[in-house]
Amino acid sequence: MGRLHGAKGERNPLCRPSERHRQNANEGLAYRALVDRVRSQLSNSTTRLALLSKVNEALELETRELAGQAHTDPLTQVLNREGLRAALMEKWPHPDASPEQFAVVFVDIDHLKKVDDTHGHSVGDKVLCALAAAIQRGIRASDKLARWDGEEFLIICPGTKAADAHLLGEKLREALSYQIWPHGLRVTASFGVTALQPGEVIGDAIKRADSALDQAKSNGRNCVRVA
Ligand SMILES: Nc1nc2c(ncn2[C@@H]2O[C@H](COP(=O)(O)OP(=O)(O)OP(=O)(O)O)[C@@H](O)[C@H]2O)c(=O)[nH]1
Repeated sequence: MGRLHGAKGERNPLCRPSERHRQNANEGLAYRALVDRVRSQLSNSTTRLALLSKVNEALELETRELAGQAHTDPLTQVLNREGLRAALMEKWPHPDASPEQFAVVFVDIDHLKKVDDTHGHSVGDKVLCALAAAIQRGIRASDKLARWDGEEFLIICPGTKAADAHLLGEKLREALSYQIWPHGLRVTASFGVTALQPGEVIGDAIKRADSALDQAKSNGRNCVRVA
């Protein structure tokens, strides 16, 4: 069998026309095989890249969802304490430094125990959800609402003075009286309001709002008290 190529694979100028034709055909086949191989590798790696980018997207989504879940109260879907802490840290990264003026409003459902005992825990849960939704509708987007504890919610209102937070408390209290509650219940809440004083940290204002809430409860409930 005559050789088509020299030692280095070069075309042999001495081969006959029929041999050259076979040589060309072989080269064409080899070239097509090479193109097919590269194309297939390219398409595989493109598929792999697309797949990796989809996996990355899914992981990022899951991470965001998990972070969201860690910051959200599963019942009412408002922030939990950790979510509030994270939101405040984002707004005011140095908790020991006095941040800008803001107000704190504590909201506590009146007699939720009676609702639970009379109508069942699931109705109590619905009341909590309806209250959280009503408050969320009544506050600004820049305000932060969190479920603080059981039947107690906390609102942080940036750039708000005590007098304005008092008005907000009254507006929310009134809104609850128009709310349609599960089982036709009549539900009220008590409010404790304060504003950050110069030199105070957030925790000081939260404690004072809590004691204002105690006053609202001891004054007969369904009212707003400012400290
Ligand atoms: N359904 C339901 N009830 C809850 C939840 N968290 C706390 N509670 C109930 O809320 C009630 C709070 O009781 P109390 O602290 O006596 O307050 P209250 O009955 O609302 O009375 P006042 O706050 O004094 O007006 C308890 O019975 C808790 O079990 C919850 O997630 N779901």
